[in-house]
Amino acid sequence: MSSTSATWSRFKDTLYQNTELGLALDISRIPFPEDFFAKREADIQAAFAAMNALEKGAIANPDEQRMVGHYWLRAPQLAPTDEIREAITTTRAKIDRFAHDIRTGAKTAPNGNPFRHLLVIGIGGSALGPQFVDQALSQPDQAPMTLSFMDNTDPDGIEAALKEIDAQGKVATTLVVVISKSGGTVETRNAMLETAAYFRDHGLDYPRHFVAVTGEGSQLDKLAQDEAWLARFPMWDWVGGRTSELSAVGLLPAALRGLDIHDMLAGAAAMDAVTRRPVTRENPAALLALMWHYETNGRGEKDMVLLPYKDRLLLFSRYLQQLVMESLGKEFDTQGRVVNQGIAVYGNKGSTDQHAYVQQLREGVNNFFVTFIEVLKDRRNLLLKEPLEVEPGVTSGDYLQGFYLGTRDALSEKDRHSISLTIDELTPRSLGMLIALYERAVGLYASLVGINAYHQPGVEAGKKAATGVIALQRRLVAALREATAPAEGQSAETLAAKVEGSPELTFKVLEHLAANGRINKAPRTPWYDSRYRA
Ligand SMILES: O=P(O)(O)OC[C@H]1O[C@](O)(CO)[C@@H](O)[C@@H]1O
Repeated sequence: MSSTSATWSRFKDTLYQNTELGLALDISRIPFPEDFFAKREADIQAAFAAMNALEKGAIANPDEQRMVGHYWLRAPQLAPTDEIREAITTTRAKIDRFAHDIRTGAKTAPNGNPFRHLLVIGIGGSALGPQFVDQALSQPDQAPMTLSFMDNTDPDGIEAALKEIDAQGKVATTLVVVISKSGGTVETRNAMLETAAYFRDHGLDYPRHFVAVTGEGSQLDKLAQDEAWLARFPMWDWVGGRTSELSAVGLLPAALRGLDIHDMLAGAAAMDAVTRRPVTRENPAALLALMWHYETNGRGEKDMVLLPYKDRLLLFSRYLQQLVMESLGKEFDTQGRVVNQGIAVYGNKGSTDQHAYVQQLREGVNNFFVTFIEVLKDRRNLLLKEPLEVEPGVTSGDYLQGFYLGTRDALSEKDRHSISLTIDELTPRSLGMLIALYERAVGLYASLVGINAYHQPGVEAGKKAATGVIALQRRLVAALREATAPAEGQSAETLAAKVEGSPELTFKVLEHLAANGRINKAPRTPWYDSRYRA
């Protein structure tokens, strides 16, 4: 099905458009049958009702006995208690004041110069939102604060970020924002500790450069308090990491960079007002959730491919990957039945992907549906003296749109389904709208398939196992240092038996320690028969 009079007529019949929001949702290339909405109406009404209860402060995350309040962040007047309302508004005011003071130089680095670089340390929901928003909204010359991120415990990554700051000669004027809701995430702690050590090596009083965004009373909060860090901003238990972009997690870095956080909040609030309405055909979040349900059969049978035709939205798919997959990827439904739910999300940007995986999308396994994001306004600035026509009457932006429409048709011809989301332009307001739209679509979809979107029990298993590996390493190093340890070294199997660890994990840990010069290794063939000593 490429563009024909039949597709035009379906386009007109199914189009959602909102002039005030500057947004349109085209679901005409999802071949749902005529009675689809009628059949799903009771379910979506139940989802609206659950969302309504959630917004009123119900315990929407029963496992953790928590309210779910990211919608209040942009409409504090809707928060269920005075205390929450007050917390949101005072934090926003504090962010405004702090960002203003830093940006104007009213608050300086300890050397008396204005802060000129911002390093954000966090992971998952405490990094993806700030990264996504900054890439979408900042200008390459976003003066006066440059920005970098650390979002892992990879020593190479940590060093790369520190070297970049060093290369710019900005260590003494770097402000470090450490973000962790729980305040105990090891990757974040490690990056923070390495950064603090780096500041100390430079003779700098690091607490006067460091700011914490974290839950009150968390390990990070206590540390920041004990060491008298420059500032502390709260994270609340009723905001989930993956829906925290419009809390201090996202607002503080954005404000420090000079992005318009109030427009972002206003965009999200406007989208919330529209998507709160329990009228399916007039609710773009409900339409999205229902399209996902149709495409995946309510069981994640197809993947969601995000194709924004806008370089600045490159990180949208990574941001949505966490939002969608951590929310929907669940073993059990709310009744405790095994359902193994989820929708896999991946993507990058068009038309770059035309030259990468679109080949498979058109001709390979048909196990996905695409969401195209179209931005009507081509550019924010004009660097050239005159707008350029790359061919008579044609601009680069015309080509970008041509590739979007061409790819959509090429996929439709081969029965590859797609949704198109069109926004007038990419601004703080429209970005806030996109964030709010997807947050609600995920919540509604979770209700449709009967799962809790607001917990993430699955991520704990890997964290616990990692702690076990570190404990095994400690036992191994102790065993290697024993006075009775044979001088010629010991095999992984022998050591595993001594420390009561799995031979495979023991072998992997020993190899890592040896590769980093922390123990000695006498190589043997086969590899796993090598001998290790302290
Ligand atoms: O903000 P925190 O507590 O450091 O957590 C970071 C991320 O880790 C997770 O808990 C998953 O491991 C995410 O849900 C969260 O966004």
